[in-house]
Amino acid sequence: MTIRFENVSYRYADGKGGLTEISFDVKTGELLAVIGPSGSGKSTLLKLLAGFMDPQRGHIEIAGRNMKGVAARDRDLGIVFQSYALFPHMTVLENIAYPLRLRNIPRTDRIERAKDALHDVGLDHAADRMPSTLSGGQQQRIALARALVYEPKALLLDEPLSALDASLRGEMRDLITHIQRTANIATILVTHDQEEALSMADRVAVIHEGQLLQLAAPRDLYDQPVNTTVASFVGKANLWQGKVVAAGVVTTRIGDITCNTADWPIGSEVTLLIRPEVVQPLKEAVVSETAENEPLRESFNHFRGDLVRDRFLGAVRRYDIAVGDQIITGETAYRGTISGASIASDAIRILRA
Ligand SMILES: Nc1ncnc2c1ncn2[C@@H]1O[C@H](COP(=O)(O)OP(=O)(O)OP(=O)(O)O)[C@@H](O)[C@H]1O
Repeated sequence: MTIRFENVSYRYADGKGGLTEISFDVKTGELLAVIGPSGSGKSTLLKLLAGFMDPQRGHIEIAGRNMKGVAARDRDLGIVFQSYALFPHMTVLENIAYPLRLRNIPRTDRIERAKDALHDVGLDHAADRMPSTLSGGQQQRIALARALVYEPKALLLDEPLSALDASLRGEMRDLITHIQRTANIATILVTHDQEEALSMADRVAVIHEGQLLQLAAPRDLYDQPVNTTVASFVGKANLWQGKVVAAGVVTTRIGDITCNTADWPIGSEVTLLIRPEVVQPLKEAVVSETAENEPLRESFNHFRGDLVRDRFLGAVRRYDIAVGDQIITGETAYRGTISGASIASDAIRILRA
């Protein structure tokens, strides 16, 4: 294990914010994303790891070494900040070589290694440029090269893409994960952007009010969130309160829903989690045809309702169907008239109420 948090707690002087009993490991070569709403404790976790402050309880290890009392500069961490933090008066190559200079690496050696690092981020041609003459994406690549040039034990990425525009962000996500994998380095990515976390990380830690709610692979986090807080923070979610009234049946405000209740005894108060992409639009033709002819398949739950909101998002359309006072949000590529929603029983997840 390269980064380890063991029962780490930190409380700020006013006794309010901080972190409570946080434990996790990040393996060599693994990328762990830490996500959570504003004020959840992400920066606090980062400051503890980087050595800007020490935990009051528990301990932090990097490459098997207890970090208690170890100064930030001696922690062997490469750090990339949202703001790039490049030195404006140094050329790109001097910027990248700087951590090697601090470590007294001979000049020819450090130029060689800085050039290699520059090559790895695809910017060989920019060696003699000043940072201010480069785009945001290019500056962030330089910051990444500088963070990795001295082969640190671990890499810390603090909101590395927030300052970039959306079109560049996707490209940079791929580049960062590629470089991180090639370097085979334990990495923590702190971000408020859940899509960034899901797409880049091997595992994702969700923190909320200073507590670690769940740590799981992106798909497991999305498909099996431990509670409604995680479900609504990671991706979009329809969350309905209900009660298991029979095997395979949960009663809700808008009637009985069929779903897999296998692990839930009759009488359990539950929350149903229905992701928008599993909500299928009920098309006008299907509704009338079905009403007159064959019954709809039982493995689906069908709701007729009014289309009350419709947003065109390009590849998909996000729509809200009102069924009584319950809103069902769905996503579809279908562009015709929608007169209701249809949800497969096996696409519904059950969470604790
Ligand atoms: N220096 C400080 N003194 C007192 N409380 C603080 C201090 N810094 C942060 N806090 C509190 O600790 C909690 C966690 O803050 P933190 O900055 O770690 O959250 P965050 O998840 O990084 O938020 P954001 O995404 O907005 O940066 C918050 O309640 C915050 O108000």
